[in-house]
Amino acid sequence: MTNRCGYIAIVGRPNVGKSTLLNRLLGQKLAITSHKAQTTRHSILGVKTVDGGQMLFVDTPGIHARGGSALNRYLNRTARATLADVDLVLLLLEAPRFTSEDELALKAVIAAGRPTIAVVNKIDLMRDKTALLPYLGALGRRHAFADIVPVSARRGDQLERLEQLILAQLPEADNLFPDDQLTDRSERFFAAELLREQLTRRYGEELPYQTTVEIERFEDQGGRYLIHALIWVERPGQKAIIIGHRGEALKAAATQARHAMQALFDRPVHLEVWVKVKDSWSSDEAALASLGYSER
Ligand SMILES: Nc1nc2c(ncn2[C@@H]2O[C@H](COP(=O)(O)OP(=O)(O)OP(=O)(O)O)[C@@H](O)[C@H]2O)c(=O)[nH]1
Repeated sequence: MTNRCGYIAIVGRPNVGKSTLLNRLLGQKLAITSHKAQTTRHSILGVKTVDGGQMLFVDTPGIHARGGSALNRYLNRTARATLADVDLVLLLLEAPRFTSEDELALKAVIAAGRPTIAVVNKIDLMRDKTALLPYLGALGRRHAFADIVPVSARRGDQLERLEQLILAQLPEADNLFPDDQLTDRSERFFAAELLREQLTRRYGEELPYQTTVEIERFEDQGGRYLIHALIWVERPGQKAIIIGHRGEALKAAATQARHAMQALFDRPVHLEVWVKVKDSWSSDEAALASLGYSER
């Protein structure tokens, strides 16, 4: 039987469901390893091993960065270089819309010139399924996609079919990773992401995009993880919002993040979180480093 293995980038405008799709495709049981893969061309977010091969989902730098113009981000150079270098692109769209941002994402995809599957997400929201056909037809006229697949990332509809279509587009090759490896990102990276996810959910637009999460300490203490996280904001007012009245807001966010970490790492987690204000001068990387992360 042929084995296939290759790199896949997921692109699409904000909020179209990229993270949901990636999480669904990778499944819930993320057994994270912190070992960096040796010879990969890309920064890998997720590895999915199936009968018949391995799908390597890669990060597309610039495409998820917050802030700035979304339109420019699609066209930035790093993102373009990544797209041009993968084996397959998934262009995520949301039925039945096609916005100007979708148009830009499509342009970036066409410029990259790689085989592309159009994945039409959120079909569960469409009451009138007959409206889907003309939408898919119109998409087919916009570009010669390798396939066009309607899915619901949230409900998992049609994802098995999507997986088969993805695999069929990948080159014949041996698997690059051991079958049980799911990512080359560190647990530290995921700890920061899970906390940032809680902040985004809780504070939404109130949260300035300059807010960053740093993991300053990550220790395995005999099966339990001790994690110290710093949330960096730009102004004291933002610190007050994040902390909330008597610290309730931050406590709630940290508790949720800790539960998510425990589920992901499959072990108890002790999480401590501090919020720190950095002056505008310290947005300069060098200055930030010289500040040190130990004082609080
Ligand atoms: N109804 C429905 N909602 C979905 C589906 N897929 C994703 N969503 C929702 O759409 C919203 C955005 O999903 P994300 O996965 O965060 O989208 P994203 O493209 O990663 O967003 P950015 O990080 O902003 O680029 C979330 O509220 C999801 O729950 C779907 O198939 N059906």
